[in-house]
Amino acid sequence: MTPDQASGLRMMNQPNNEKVKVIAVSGGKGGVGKTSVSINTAVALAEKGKRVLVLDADLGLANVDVMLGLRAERNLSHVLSGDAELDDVILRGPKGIGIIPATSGTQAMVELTQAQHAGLIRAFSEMRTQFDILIVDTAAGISDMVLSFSRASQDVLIVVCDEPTSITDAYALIKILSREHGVFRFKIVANMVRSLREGMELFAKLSKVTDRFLDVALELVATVPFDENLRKSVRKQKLIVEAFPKSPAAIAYQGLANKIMSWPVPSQPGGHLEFFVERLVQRPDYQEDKSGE
Ligand SMILES: Nc1ncnc2c1ncn2[C@@H]1O[C@H](COP(=O)(O)OP(=O)(O)OP(=O)(O)O)[C@@H](O)[C@H]1O
Repeated sequence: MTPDQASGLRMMNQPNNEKVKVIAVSGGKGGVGKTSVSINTAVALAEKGKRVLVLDADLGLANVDVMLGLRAERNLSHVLSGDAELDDVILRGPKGIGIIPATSGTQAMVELTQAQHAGLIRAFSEMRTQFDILIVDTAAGISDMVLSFSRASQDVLIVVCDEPTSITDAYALIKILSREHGVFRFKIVANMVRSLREGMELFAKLSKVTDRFLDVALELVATVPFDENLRKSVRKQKLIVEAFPKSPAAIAYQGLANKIMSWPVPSQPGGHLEFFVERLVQRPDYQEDKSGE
């Protein structure tokens, strides 16, 4: 570990009452509703008084800022290159949620230089006093970035919908996270379902296959109905929780926000944020360094 990295980690290890929860939203398959879940739940949490930061790690598409009609001049890559402070790239969304646009620069996170790693650690360490919850909206697929964001998070939400490829892709993601990355607990969001029953059936389909082949624990944490108002609100570049707060999907996002608030607060000082950043920037050479400590 370089002196810069060590000082970044020391900053994070200072006593602090802030306990930041870090939640990754993944799904395996594209288009299952990860961004909708991330951003609507973030705003629902903000409405309940939480300070929420969303990391848009859905590379290339920059979904979150497009969905909100925000224009990102700079993104996480500028922070990593030292051309901007994290504070400068954070966009402000509805109800004051913060959004970090992360485009191509983040794609190479595993190949960052040591100085960039140090910058990232320092940047995130500053965030812990400003936010209570970090939601990481990951990309589709099972790229290294999706895996590293998921394994670094405290809770992993997997969004699925009733399509065979959604179940198989979610299964593939759960399999690789459990077998190769030590993640064994998954919180499932059944999205675009026609009824609560359909949501439970979808969960049962996924559980059946994971129970058979994997040693993991799945929990159904939300059933989000298919809701036309979601598309209508996207067209207006508004969020459904704002534009149609009483519609079925909005109520489901609000319910998920309530659940998230009931999940245990991380016990370590600074909450899960420091663990998140440490794991995110971990490379084999750094792991060797740590084992010698
Ligand atoms: N519950 C829902 N009811 C109706 N439409 C939905 C629902 N959830 C998501 N959608 C729609 O599905 C589309 C894909 O949603 P979204 O962009 O959130 O998915 P994603 O998983 O983030 O996609 P990608 O993998 O491309 O980033 C959007 O048009 C969105 O409005």
